[in-house]
Amino acid sequence: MFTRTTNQMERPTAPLRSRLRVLHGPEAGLEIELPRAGLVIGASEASDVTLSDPLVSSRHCSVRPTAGGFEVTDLGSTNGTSYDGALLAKARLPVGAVLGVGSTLLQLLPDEEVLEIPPSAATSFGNLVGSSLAMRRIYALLDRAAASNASVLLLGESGTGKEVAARAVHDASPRRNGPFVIFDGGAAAENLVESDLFGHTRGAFTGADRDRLGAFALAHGGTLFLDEIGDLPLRLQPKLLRLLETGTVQPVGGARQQAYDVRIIAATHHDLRTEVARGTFRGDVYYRLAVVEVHLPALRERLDDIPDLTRAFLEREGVRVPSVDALAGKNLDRLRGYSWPGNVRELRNAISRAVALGPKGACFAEMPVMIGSVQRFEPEAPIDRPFSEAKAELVEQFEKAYVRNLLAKYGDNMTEAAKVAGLERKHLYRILARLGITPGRGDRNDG
Ligand SMILES: Nc1ncnc2c1ncn2[C@@H]1O[C@H](COP(=O)(O)OP(=O)(O)OP(=O)(O)O)[C@@H](O)[C@H]1O
Repeated sequence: MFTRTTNQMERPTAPLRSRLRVLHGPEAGLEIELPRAGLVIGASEASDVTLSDPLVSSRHCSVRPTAGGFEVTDLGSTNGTSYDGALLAKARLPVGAVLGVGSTLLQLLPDEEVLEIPPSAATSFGNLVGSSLAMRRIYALLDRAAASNASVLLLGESGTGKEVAARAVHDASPRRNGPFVIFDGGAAAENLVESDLFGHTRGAFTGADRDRLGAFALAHGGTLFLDEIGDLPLRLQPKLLRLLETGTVQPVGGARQQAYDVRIIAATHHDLRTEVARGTFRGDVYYRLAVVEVHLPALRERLDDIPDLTRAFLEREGVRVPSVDALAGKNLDRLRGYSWPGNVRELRNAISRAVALGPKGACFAEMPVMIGSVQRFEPEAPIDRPFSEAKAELVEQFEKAYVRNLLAKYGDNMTEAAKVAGLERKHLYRILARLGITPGRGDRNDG
């Protein structure tokens, strides 16, 4: 796990020290500290930063940190200095901006501060459960972030608890009585994203027959959770940047900027830094969102949390577990031995399934825990026979399989078997007779 906060958290506008990172070009990967006085970039050895890109002029441009961003000046270069697809002579650029110098891309970054926050002593935070060191570090950071208004960026694979973490931050924040609005950047159709997020005015487009508030307006006084922010179309990112910088938004078709008081928490399973380097996500938006950046580790990296999580999920299903020690046994060993590609969501589903399929009132050790790829039931459905005939045959196959499993487990106690199947004993015997199955002898007519 790594957590990172930029010094924007304490000083929202003025990075004290800054860096340049080469995202693309012969020097890709190089990071250069940017002094307060700024520096000159060019191909000549006399420049402060020497780039070997043949499209870079000997003294190409200068960069100087300012309050809130950077001042960039083109020094009469042959191929120009660009930002956002446009050539610039002199401009103030925001933190995170990606600058084009010849064919080289440079990102302007604030210095990172790694905050040493001691791990929390708690074993949960909101609905997040787990007492591993990694999770306790996260609880401490989220708790600290909750008290502020800083934007939080939650990173991690699908199912690692990003949405649960976002809600926990909201619930622990002074905004807890305000709304918690979820906007799923991956779910909305691209042409509707803009109006879903920013709202629209009546007549803004065909079908807009009344004013509509967007997610930002709905979150006024509370928290907006931007899920799957990595899927937000590039075209809308400048509008999001304006909102993050000024707190104002212009609804689609609206003439005026409207101000809202919204705290932003964003999440993605994408690697946003790579997306910035590729140009598919704007660096300035990333830096505004990632004032506090929290990486939620995959479950396979914290298998020690499995007993706590298992207990929490069993209890949510109504199964009482007096202590985690009561879970010890083969089932728990299997859960610990698996790699959980679907993370905590997959574990939660495995536990729900075990409770649903286990005998009523069973303890964990007696439950059928199935992990890994659960076989999907995909019956064959040939159309060479009439529908009712084909269906009857399939139903009979299912009945035989069900009854066989039932008798394998409870065949010596037909009262119990009927109870588990939710059937009258007489009814169960009738089914067995129809299928040609004798209890204790298995299937006579195994067709
Ligand atoms: N640490 C945790 N403690 C308890 N439950 C958790 C934890 N992490 C995840 N969960 C459970 O897993 C489910 C999935 O979590 P969540 O939706 O927050 O994941 P996500 O990272 O946002 O996934 P996605 O990227 O697919 O949206 C939740 O419903 C929750 O029940």
